[in-house]
Amino acid sequence: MSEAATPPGSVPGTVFPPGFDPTAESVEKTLCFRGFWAWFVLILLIALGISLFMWLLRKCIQGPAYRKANRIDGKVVIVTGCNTGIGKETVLELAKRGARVYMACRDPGRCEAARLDIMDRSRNQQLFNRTLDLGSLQSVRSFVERFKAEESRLDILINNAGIMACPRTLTADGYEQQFGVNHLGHFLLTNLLLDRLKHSSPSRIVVVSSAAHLFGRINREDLMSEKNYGKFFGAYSQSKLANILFTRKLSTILKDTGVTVNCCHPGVVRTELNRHFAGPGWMKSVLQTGSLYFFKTPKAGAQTSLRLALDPQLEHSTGGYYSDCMRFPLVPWARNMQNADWLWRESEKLVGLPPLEPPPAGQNPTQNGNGTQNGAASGNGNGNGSANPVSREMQSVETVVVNRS
Ligand SMILES: NC(=O)C1=CN([C@@H]2O[C@H](COP(=O)(O)OP(=O)(O)OC[C@H]3O[C@@H](n4cnc5c(N)ncnc54)[C@H](OP(=O)(O)O)[C@@H]3O)[C@@H](O)[C@H]2O)C=CC1
Ligand SMILES: CC1=C(/C=C/C(C)=C/C=C/C(C)=C/C=O)C(C)(C)CCC1
Repeated sequence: MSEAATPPGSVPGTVFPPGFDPTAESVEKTLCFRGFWAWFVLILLIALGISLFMWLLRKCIQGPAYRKANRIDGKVVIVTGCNTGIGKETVLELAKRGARVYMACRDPGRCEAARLDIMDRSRNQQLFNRTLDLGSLQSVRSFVERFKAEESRLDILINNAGIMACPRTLTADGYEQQFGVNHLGHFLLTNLLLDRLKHSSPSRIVVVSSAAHLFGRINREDLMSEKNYGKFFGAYSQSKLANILFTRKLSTILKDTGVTVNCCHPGVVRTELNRHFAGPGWMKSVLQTGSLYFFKTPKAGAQTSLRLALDPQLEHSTGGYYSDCMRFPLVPWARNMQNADWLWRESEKLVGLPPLEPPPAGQNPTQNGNGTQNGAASGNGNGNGSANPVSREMQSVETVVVNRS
C-alpha cells in the first residue's frame, strides 16, 4: 500500500489521510475570530443589540406624538395647572401654534416664571398669568368672573391641574383635597364657562384623567373619604374616575351644541405629581433614576391632550377616553350612566350650582345621594370658620352670572 502524499510546506514525515488538505485548514483558521478580538466583537454585537432594544423600548414608552401642523392663531385657550409638568408643555405647544392662552395657576410666582419661559421659547406674547386655586370655589368664581370680563370667547378648555396621593387634607370649602381639586373645582369651572364655549362653537373641553380610574370607585357612602382614606387607591383614583364620569355626562348634555368633551390618560410621566411621595429615600432614588428611562417626558405626556385639543379630525368626537393619542374603550364602571348622573347631581349640590335636571322621583332636592344634607362632609373642619360653606356658595351663585342655557 502506498502512503498519502506529503504536501509542500508540511513537516516532513507527517502523515495525512487521503483527501486532507492542511493548507486549506490553515487558511480557514486565519479567517476565524479567536481570543481577544472574538470576545470584543461578540460583546460589541450584544451591546448593539441591547442598545437597539432599549431605544425601541424608550420610543414605545414615549408613545406617539401629535404631528399635524395645524395652527390655531387667535383661538382662546384656558389651561389649568400649567406652571409645570404636562400642563406647561401643553401651553408651550399651543403657544407655538399661535393660541391666546390663559394660564390658570394657583401660584402666581410659579406661573409667571413658566409664562416668561414659554414666551421666550414660543415667541408668542399672547400668554396671560391668571390665578386659579381649584381647591377654593370662591377662587374658581373669581377666575371666571375676570376671564369673562376680558374675553367674549373660549375655544378650548383644558382641565389639566391635579394633585395625587397627598395626606388627607381639605379644600377651603371643606372637601377632601383630591376630590375637591381634581373633580369639584374643574366641575364648577367648566359649568361656569359653558356659555362661552357654546358661543364659540365648534369648541372643545379636554379633561386630563388617569388610568388610575381603573382602581377607582365612586364611594356614595363616603365621597370625602372620611371613614376610610386611601391616598392613591381610594381618593386619587376616585377623583380620576369622577373626571371620566363627568366627561361622559357632559358629552350627553352638550350633544348638538358643537362643544365636544373628551378625557385622557397622559401615560406615566416624570413630573412633580409625586411631590407627596413619602416613601424611603432609597426608593425615591431608584424611582428617580428609573423614571429617566421608563417614564414619559412631560412633552410626551402632553401629546394626547394636544391631539384632543387640536386635531381637526376629532371636531365631532365627544365622550371618548384617549391614551397615547388613541381612543380606548372604557371599563363598565367608567361608563356607568347611573353613577355619572348621581355624581353630576351630587357635584352640583357640593359646588352650589342650580340643578340642570330635576332630581329623580322620591329624592328631596336639598338632600344629597347618601341622605345627608347639602354641604361639605359633616365635621369637615374646614379651618376657615365657615359653618356651612355650600349654602354660602349657594348664595353666591346668585351673584355670579351662570348662563347654563
Ligand atoms: N404624571 C403622571 O404620571 C400622570 C399625570 N396625570 C394627570 O396629569 C395632570 C397633570 O399632572 P402632572 O403634570 O403630572 O403633575 P404636576 O404636579 O407636575 O402638575 C400639576 C399642576 O396642577 C397644579 N395644581 C395642583 N393643585 C392645584 C390647585 N388646587 N389649583 C390649581 N392648580 C393646582 C399644580 O400647581 P403647583 O405647581 O402650584 O402645585 C401644577 O401646575 C394631573 O391631572 C394628573 O392627575 C395622570 C396620569 C399620570
Ligand atoms: C416617587 C417618585 C417618582 C415617581 C412617581 C410616580 C410613580 C408617579 C406615578 C404617577 C401615576 C401612576 C399617576 C397616575 O395618575 C419620580 C417621578 C420618579 C421622581 C422621584 C420620586
